[in-house]
Amino acid sequence: MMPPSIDQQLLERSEAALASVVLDRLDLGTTDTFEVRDPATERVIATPPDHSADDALVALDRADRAGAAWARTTARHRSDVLHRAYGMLIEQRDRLAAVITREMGKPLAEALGEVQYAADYVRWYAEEALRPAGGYRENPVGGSTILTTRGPIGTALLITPWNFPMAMATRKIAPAIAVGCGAVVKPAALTPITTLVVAEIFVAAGVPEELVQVVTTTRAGAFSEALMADPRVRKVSFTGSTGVGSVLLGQAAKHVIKSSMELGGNAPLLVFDDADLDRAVEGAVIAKLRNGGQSCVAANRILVQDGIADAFVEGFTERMRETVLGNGLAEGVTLGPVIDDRAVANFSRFVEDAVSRGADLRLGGSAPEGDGHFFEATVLDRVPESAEIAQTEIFGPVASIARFRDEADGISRANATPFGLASYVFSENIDRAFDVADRLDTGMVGINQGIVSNVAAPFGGTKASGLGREGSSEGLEEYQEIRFYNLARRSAGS
Ligand SMILES: NC(=O)c1ccc[n+]([C@@H]2O[C@H](COP(=O)([O-])OP(=O)(O)OC[C@H]3O[C@@H](n4cnc5c(N)ncnc54)[C@H](O)[C@@H]3O)[C@@H](O)[C@H]2O)c1
Ligand SMILES: N[C@@H](CC=O)C(=O)O
Repeated sequence: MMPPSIDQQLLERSEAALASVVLDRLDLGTTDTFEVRDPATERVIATPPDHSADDALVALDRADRAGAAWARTTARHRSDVLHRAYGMLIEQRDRLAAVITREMGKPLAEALGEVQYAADYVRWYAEEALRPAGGYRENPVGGSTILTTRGPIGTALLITPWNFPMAMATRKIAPAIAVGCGAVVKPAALTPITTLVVAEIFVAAGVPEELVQVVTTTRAGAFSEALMADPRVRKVSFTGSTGVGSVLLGQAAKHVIKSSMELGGNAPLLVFDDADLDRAVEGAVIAKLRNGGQSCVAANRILVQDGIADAFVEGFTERMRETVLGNGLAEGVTLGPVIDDRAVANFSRFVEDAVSRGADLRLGGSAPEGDGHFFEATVLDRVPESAEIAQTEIFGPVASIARFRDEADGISRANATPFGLASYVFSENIDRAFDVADRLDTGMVGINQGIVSNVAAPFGGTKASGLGREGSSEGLEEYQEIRFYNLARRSAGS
């Protein structure tokens, strides 16, 4: 089937959006650059500066100085600036979405969804900035009163992945700004442009010019080695793979830096015999295909109880068949390209390996010919545990389905992974749904729905999926330091 053709007007608008971005916000005169390519066409769409570790240290110096002044502003002022930034992000949603689609590939409608999700973090932290940050308690044996305060921790290093280039940036930048920290942000080299636009909008909303420094670079290792060894960095917040997260944790341990790590996932999605079939199918399609499956909370292992399995696989395969693959700027496309050709090669290998071990290929399984990094929506049923796809984070539009006997079998398979980010349970029996959710070793559980992401919820995982939480009030505390005052009292207590 011919792929849907690109909307010329949208293409022109996205070209104009890309052309409007100031690529060198650090303005250090660096002449090295690198290429950013559109994953749908493989054409170069921007050449930002490839900053060195020394450049990054200049950025750190600026953010640190600006942070010291920002920390002295009132919470009301920081909140007002963030509220203004929210309004401007929404006003510029079309420009932001066009840039996201061009550099990351997701269909424009999903990119617009990411803009709203990302802006919601800014609004949320505009509100959280005003919440009480202290505490009061009496010494239990009398003689003193303990007052606690929470202040900004200091300059933060924020490192983000390519899959949600806007939301992963605002989920870190907004709480840092809300509590009074400066920040150096390093976006993924595959998708650095969105973060530059976000930084520009923040400045226009009243964030001091130097407070949030965006460092574009391909030299990630040298960047983090230099910054993590600098005593001005008091916080590191990283979203990305567990491998890189553990390197950063090693650097953080050496210099005792407070760390938040949002790392890889391997989410099980359990469908019990007593699930509502339509709800389970719909939830599984969303949990699998949101962001083209390139999400840390994507349903990685779909585990279905024997009694409902055939009907579920039938319904799920039919819904996956409705997916329209193509350039995210084309009308009607629901599945864009994946990020690069390494991802395409991985999916082809997963499918071949699973089929060679006895899995049943129900849909897709191939990469279409031509430009761009595309892979079909794919369904594999009866995937054995020995298959590579059953053990690894897929990060793409390939669904891996296996079957289980009973509750104990389902839970034990679900927990048989070093990761613990998200999981999903589908059952109309509320007792069972909660009992199973309690026994799943993950930081987040979707019950009868395929979405866990929400700005008001503490996003994060257990085990190799990371440390700390983002979003919600917990996400603010990640950028704060607690201090207490022990106030002597005359009375020894009553
Ligand atoms: N838990 C979450 O919230 C969450 C969210 C999104 C993605 N992820 C995970 O991220 C992974 C996919 O993203 P990715 O491929 O961009 O991950 P990645 O770890 O390769 O890259 C993430 C970021 O780290 C940078 N980086 C790479 N090496 C570095 C180093 N030595 N020092 C400092 N920074 C370095 C990259 O340039 C990028 O900015 C998946 O495992 C996914 O599950 C997790
Ligand atoms: N999907 C996550 C980010 C991880 O990929 C989210 O929704 O925030």
